[in-house]
Amino acid sequence: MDMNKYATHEIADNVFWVGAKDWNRRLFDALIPLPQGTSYNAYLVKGAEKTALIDSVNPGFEKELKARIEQVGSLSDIDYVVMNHAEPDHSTSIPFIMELVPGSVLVTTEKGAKMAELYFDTPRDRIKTVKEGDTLDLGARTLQFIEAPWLHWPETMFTFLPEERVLFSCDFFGAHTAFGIYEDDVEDLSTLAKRYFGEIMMPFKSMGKKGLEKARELDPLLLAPSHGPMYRNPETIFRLYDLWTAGETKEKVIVIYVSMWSATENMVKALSEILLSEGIEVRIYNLANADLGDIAMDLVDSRGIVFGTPTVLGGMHPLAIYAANVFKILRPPTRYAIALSSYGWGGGAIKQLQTTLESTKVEILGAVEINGPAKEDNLSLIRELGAELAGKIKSDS
Ligand SMILES: Cc1cc2nc3c(=O)[nH]c(=O)nc-3n(C[C@H](O)[C@H](O)[C@H](O)COP(=O)(O)O)c2cc1C
Repeated sequence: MDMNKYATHEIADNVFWVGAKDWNRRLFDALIPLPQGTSYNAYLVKGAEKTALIDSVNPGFEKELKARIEQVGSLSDIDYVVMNHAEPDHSTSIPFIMELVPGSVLVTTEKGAKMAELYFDTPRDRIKTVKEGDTLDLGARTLQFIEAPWLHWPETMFTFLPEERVLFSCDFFGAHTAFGIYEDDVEDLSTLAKRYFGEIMMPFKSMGKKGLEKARELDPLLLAPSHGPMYRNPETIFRLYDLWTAGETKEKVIVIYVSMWSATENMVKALSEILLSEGIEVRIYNLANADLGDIAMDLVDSRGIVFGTPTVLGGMHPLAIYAANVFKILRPPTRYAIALSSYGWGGGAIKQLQTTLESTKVEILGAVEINGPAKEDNLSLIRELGAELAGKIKSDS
């Protein structure tokens, strides 16, 4: 028995935050750095007759979840466990709770049901599938389900509590931070939310647009995502999502490069200085020490990108291969690219980069591959390219 006293929060009448905070987590999906840890938000909704748990917590926090639920109610009162999304950070404690509460039923989409069977062997007779517009009466409290496919997996849905106008939007509108309860508690929340959007939602911008419309139509008083603080003024994050889901870009260029002996770095710097002197916002990341979350964040609204990589064993430097693939799969709205490279004898990095970017929408304005360190005439060419990129960036909107 866990004797600790845990914090819980009544976020609306008879609606409680019972999730967990992972203060020390520093990596998500074995990929994404988490400077402020993260939270796994789970919510208990108590109706006059029935009680529902909405989402759960990451493996390792099951006992905390149980203890928090017991502080605001009784575990045995849980009738429904709503799974908005099957990813393990929200769903892994669901079988744990369902085993403790034998009569409880899992509520999810049809696709979610298949995943529950696949990932944690939930028997079909303990699953209730719901679709767009379905409701579940808890007695004086109703749960309404909204399909939100690809936000973040195909089975994802939102859950709405119309009586209190609370929208449980799961990963959508989330942010990785363990800090705070509500939006005003976290100083740099818009930055963290943008990082999260870039990492998780950017590949699904058109679905995001639809999800945003649905969320806005519900006119929630409280937006309760599954990571990060809740929004008492949802319009603040809605307005940011308006820009991000529309792929609105700024007069901004992200420069990502790697360089072993500074030849490529000097090329990248020459070009960046031109962009800066043209008044373009520039974000430079050396892949040897860059934070992938920062790169994802700046890809959300950069109109241009500069890739810099030397040739290593006939192709791109491995860090540049990694970054170019991340760029490709995140599907940012970036329109223009320039590729810069130095090589020692045969080259090959630029060709590989061009092949990698072929299936993206980005237009490569120029690719410069130089034997050895750049000389003045090479640098002049690079500066000209930089001026061309600046011109394109400024003439687009
Ligand atoms: C491990 C290693 C592998 C390399 N492989 C190639 C290669 O396959 N082809 C080539 O033309 N140059 C190759 N080079 C030479 C570099 O591309 C060259 O030194 C370049 O100027 C380095 O640019 P940087 O200073 O930006 O790292 C290699 C260099 C190193 C250190």
